[in-house]
Amino acid sequence: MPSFQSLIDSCRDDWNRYIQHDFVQQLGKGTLAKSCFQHYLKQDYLFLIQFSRAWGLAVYKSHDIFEIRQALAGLKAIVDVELDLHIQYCKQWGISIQELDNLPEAKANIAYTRYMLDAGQQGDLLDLHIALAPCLIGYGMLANWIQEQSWYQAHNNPYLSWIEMYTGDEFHAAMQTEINWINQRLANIDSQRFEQLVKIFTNATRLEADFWQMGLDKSY
Ligand SMILES: Cc1ncc(C[n+]2csc(CCO)c2C)c(N)n1
Repeated sequence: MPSFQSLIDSCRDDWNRYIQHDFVQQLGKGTLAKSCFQHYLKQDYLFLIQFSRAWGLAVYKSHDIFEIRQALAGLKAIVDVELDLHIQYCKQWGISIQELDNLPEAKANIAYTRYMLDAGQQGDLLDLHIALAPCLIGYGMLANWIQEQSWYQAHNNPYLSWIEMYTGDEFHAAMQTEINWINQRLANIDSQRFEQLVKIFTNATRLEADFWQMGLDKSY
């Protein structure tokens, strides 16, 4: 029976290129250049705005009131809580709201977010959740991976709070809810459908790796 883990196993190399990206390793070592992290944070503000549209699409793609409530909770979490937290966090890194609201969108950001939205528009709610999964679940996995490494540097690491946000209990509970949701839906599909989902999952994973690279290159 396919599971969320089978999706990862189907694109192991791409998954590792995302989870173990240089950007991630430099975060864990505390050696990442501040300007790269700032570039990443700024683009992530624009990413979160597009991500909230994806939850809006999930509301639209829902079949019943239970699915609508679940998608609406995702949308509200981003719009009412996470965007504000991100703005506060950016402030601590010297980035103002005025700057955030006047940013050009980097190509890697456009590619990833519009791909997610397109996968959801073409497909059904499961396709959309699979396109969002590297984002919703991958960050928790990569933060855990960082903490398991011998080179992990917690002491005096300027990125410690960022890492710990994604290893925290609250985030892991949300991540597990998403894994359970996906596993339930994957239990009822045939191998042809699974292969369609592998394509979406692999593409979204590759686009996540490109997002890290955009941070390292400070590219637009
Ligand atoms: C490029 C990029 N990918 C993934 C995340 C992580 N993330 C974004 S929204 C969300 C769920 C919370 O509603 C999570 C875990 C990010 N910030 N930026």
